[in-house]
Amino acid sequence: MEFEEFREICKLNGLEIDEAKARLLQSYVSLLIDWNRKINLISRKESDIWGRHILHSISPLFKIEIESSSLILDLGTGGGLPGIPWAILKQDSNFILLDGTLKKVEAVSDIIKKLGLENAKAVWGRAEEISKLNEYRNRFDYVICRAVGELKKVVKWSVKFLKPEIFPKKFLEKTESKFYLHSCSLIAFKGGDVEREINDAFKTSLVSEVDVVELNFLGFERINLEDKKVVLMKLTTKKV
Ligand SMILES: C[S@@+](CC[C@H](N)C(=O)[O-])C[C@H]1O[C@@H](n2cnc3c(N)ncnc32)[C@H](O)[C@@H]1O
Repeated sequence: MEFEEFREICKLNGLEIDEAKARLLQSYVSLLIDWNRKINLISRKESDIWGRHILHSISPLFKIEIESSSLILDLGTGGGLPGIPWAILKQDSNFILLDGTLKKVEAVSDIIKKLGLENAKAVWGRAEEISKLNEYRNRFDYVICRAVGELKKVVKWSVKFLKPEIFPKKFLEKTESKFYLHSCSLIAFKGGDVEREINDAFKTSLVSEVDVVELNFLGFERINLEDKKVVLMKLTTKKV
C-alpha cells in the first residue's frame, strides 16, 4: 500500500489526515525504514509498512474515541508502534513509549527528535521495573500495547501504570458508529486465540470489564489483518 491509498482509507473511515500530519507520518515511515536497516524494529520481510503497520496501528481510532488530553503509555513500543502514529494524530495527548531494549529506545528517541514531536518521549526499561517508579506508577489514562505478549502479562503490568479510578465511570459507551472509552483502560492489539487469552487474563482478578473490537473498517480487506482484533479492558486499578 502506498501513502495515498492509506490516506484514502482513513478518509473513508472518517479520519481526515491534514498536510502537516501527512508529512509527519511520511517522515516517520522513512525514518523507520532507515533505522530498520541498522537494527530490527519491524520484520524486514514486510513490504507493506503503510498497510500492515501504520494503518493497523491507527485503525482502532476509526472506532474508538478516547478522552482528550490523556497521558498514554505505549508498552513495548519497539520501533514506535502504535505510539508514534497515535502521537502524530492525537496531538492533544502525551505519550510515553516504553521498551525494554535499549537500541530500540535510542532509535525511537532519534525518530521523535527528528520529527519534532513534543508530545512523545521514549523510555528504556522493563515494564515490571518501570511500573515501580513513582514517576510512572498510577500515572496513565490509557495503556496501548501491540504485539508484546500474552494479555494476562500485559494486564499485570498495565494495572500498575494506570491511574486509580476515583469516581467510577462507565467503561465504554457505544453508539452506532463509535465506542467512547473512558480513561483507566487498556487497549491491546491482539491476534490468535483472543478468547483464551481473555479468559486467562480474567483469572488474574485484575480485569473487571472487557470488549472486543473487530478491525472490519472500510477498506480492511485491502490489507490482510486475518484474525486481528483490539481488546478493550477495564482493569481493577487501585493505588499501588
Ligand atoms: C514484537 S515487538 C512489538 C513492537 C511494537 N509494539 C510493534 O507493534 O511493532 C515487542 C516489543 O516489546 C518489548 N517488550 C517485551 N517485553 C517487555 C517488557 N517487559 N518491558 C518492556 N518492553 C518489553 C520488546 O523489547 C519488543 O520491542
